[in-house]
Amino acid sequence: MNAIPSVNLEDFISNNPERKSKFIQDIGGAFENIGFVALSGHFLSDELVQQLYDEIKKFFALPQSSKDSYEIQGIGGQRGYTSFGKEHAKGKKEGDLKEFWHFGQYVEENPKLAQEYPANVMVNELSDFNSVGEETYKMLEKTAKYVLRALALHLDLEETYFDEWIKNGNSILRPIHYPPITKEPQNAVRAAAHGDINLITLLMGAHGKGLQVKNHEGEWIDAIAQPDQLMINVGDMLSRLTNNQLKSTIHQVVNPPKELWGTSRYSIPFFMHPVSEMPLNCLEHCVTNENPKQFEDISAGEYLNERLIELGLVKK
Ligand SMILES: O=C(O)CCC(=O)C(=O)O
Ligand SMILES: [Fe+2]
Repeated sequence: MNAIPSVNLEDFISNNPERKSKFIQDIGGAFENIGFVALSGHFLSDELVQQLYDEIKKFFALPQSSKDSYEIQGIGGQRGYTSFGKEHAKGKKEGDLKEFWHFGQYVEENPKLAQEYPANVMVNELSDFNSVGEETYKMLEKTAKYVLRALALHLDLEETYFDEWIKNGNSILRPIHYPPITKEPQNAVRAAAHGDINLITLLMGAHGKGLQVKNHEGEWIDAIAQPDQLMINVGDMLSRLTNNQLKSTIHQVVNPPKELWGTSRYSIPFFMHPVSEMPLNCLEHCVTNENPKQFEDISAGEYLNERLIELGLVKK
């Protein structure tokens, strides 16, 4: 496969059974194959997207000392600011050429979880940054909930199978800034090849060149979305749960050609996580003679912690 298929979430939400089942078939097929899909008909308005870009550009343009004041020790970069070069892909020593911010869950009606998650960090310099981040988080979470409902049906589960696990889930909205490149990067890229940790990722900002996806032939193909589309991909948690029926595909963000070194890239992934108690044990009907069980039983919380250590964000 050399292109990323497109789907429209309005088909799933429509009360038209043919449109709904075609959506399920298309997204299920894409995720069993290339692991990526470009999705329109989501819940983000153009205005909200523009506001978020304006806010994050202003944030990353603040003096380094202001940004550093939002880098909180001891929480594995799970909220607030993570400085340039800190995160590296699994097995790689060079840090990625990026800095980023994390908005986390806005817990409702669950004091225990509100205690367990680190608090969101509030930016003082920008009056709209915090509220625009929160609104975007909620709209992406809502979009992801419907995508997971479609996948539940594709997997012959109850449509609402994931709902209880993602309510107040440990999801993260990560605006990323890849700054202009000023000198020849020694072996470092904007984002080295990796698979995402979580259930699914919804990515804003894949509209120019940069993001590449590895297909089954081992070739890197460009993943470019239309302005109204989010790029959505399967993460390792969903791949484990489905015994690799749904594919978490390796992807990367390459450095631009030298004439474009002077330009920043901004992208905004939303990593949809369940609550930590969700078991990621392979679903029974995904384990067959042809596809024997490939993964050990583990909970989402334990798995996340293992992976954050590999990324250099959490110390052992
Ligand atoms: O910047 C991008 O387009 C993708 C970033 C990404 O893959 C990630 O942060 O996991
Ligand atoms: Fe990724």
